Amino acid sequence: MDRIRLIGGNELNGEIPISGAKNAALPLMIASLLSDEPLVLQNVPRLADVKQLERILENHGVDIAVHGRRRGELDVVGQRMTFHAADIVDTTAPYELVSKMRASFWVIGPLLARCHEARVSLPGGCAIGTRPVDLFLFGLKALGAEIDIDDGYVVAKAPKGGLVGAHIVFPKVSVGATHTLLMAATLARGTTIIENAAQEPEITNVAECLVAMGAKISGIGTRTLTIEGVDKLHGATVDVIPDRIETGTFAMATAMTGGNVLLKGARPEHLQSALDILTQTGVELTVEPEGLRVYRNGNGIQPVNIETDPFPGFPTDLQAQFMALMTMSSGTSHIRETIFENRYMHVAELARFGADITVDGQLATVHGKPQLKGAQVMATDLRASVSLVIAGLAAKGETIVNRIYHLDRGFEGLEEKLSRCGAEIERLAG
Ligand SMILES: CC(=O)N[C@H]1[C@@H](OP(=O)(O)OP(=O)(O)OC[C@H]2O[C@@H](n3ccc(=O)[nH]c3=O)[C@H](O)[C@@H]2O)O[C@H](CO)[C@@H](O)[C@@H]1O
Ligand SMILES: C=C(OP(=O)(O)O)C(=O)O
Repeated sequence: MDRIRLIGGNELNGEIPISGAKNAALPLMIASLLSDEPLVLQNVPRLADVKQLERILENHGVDIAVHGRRRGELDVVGQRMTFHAADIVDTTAPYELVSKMRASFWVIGPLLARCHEARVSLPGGCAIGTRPVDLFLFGLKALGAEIDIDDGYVVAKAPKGGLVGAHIVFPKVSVGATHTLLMAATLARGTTIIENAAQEPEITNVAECLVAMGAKISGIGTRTLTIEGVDKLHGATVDVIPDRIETGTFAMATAMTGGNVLLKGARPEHLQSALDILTQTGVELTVEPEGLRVYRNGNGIQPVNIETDPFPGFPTDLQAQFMALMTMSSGTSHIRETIFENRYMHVAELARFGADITVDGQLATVHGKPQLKGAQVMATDLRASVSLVIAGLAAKGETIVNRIYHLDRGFEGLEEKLSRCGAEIERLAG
């Protein structure tokens, strides 16, 4: 199994191109199931999760083509890809494929809307909590679907004539359930209103893609989405938005090591709450025409308290990275994780660097230290893994990060991007 070796202590200086967002690319790819015409996506990141979803979509009969791939050329990150679901040949999404990745479950929405039936294995994904699918089932039932759980599969059938528009009030904000119901409602008969919808920029990216495909959606970017069902969607060409989590991760890495990095193509408005917090830690952020500049001179890192929340709040997907930063702050910071009940698996690993962190339920207390020391660590989920890389970049001496396949799920060209900015980082094969 590949590992990453780092020698910490170097500042980061230079430019990092921000890749297309994993969490937007995946639902956009799934949206291709809604139409028998091609959907062209630009700026799709080269990631293990994208590859895995390609396998799932191909199993349903989607033809996939990659144009203009230029491996290794980081100035041209991302790929232009066509997804053509002329015929859906299979409405089952099997366990072997779906169990590896949470977002693959979301195919249930388009399959049900277009084919009136779907059989989808219960999902996998990062092990950060129980991650039930009750909100999806609640929403799909409201659209008239009959749902059974059989042998680990959700078996869903639309009423005769297809799904029917409904008024859905989610009791809790869910990104995945919002994506799924939004896609399903585009082909339902009549009007669907989704209240307490997630407002993440990735939802907006998907909603705008659906509109480009002929869907009728209003309230995009707000808590209430209204969808007038149409008979058919057509092809479109859509850009994947830049990855706000990758942006925040590199911003925190630069805050940790010191230095001056331009995050090219970043969209600051997609992570304003995290940027506000970073500013409070003592980092200078400047919005430039080409992206976001992050600068920290020799000043210390100020401790700041955060609480994770749905967008526009502080993203849970940046909590581990922020915790890594706080391990070297000049005081005590409190972090409250409110989205996932088991997203502190990096705490024990950060302790191997000498970090002083205690956890009590949702609350983590981080007592900052002037210096971390390199260590052998093991990543347990995607963002936890990258928090260990960040800690290793600033720690004294050698760090080995094991089990890095998690990183390949969500960070395109991580080692290249960091080493171009002066980090001593390499992948050890085997
Ligand atoms: C591929 C992708 O985009 N993944 C993101 C997505 O995950 P995902 O879509 O899985 O996250 P959700 O927003 O659905 O989860 C939020 C909370 O709702 C709960 N819940 C969700 C669905 C449900 O049916 N019942 C239920 O109780 C979850 O367990 C969790 O506690 O949003 C999360 C929250 O921003 C991010 O951390 C993930 O990176
Ligand atoms: C939790 C994540 O992914 P997933 O929902 O696919 O597990 C993530 O992107 O941080």
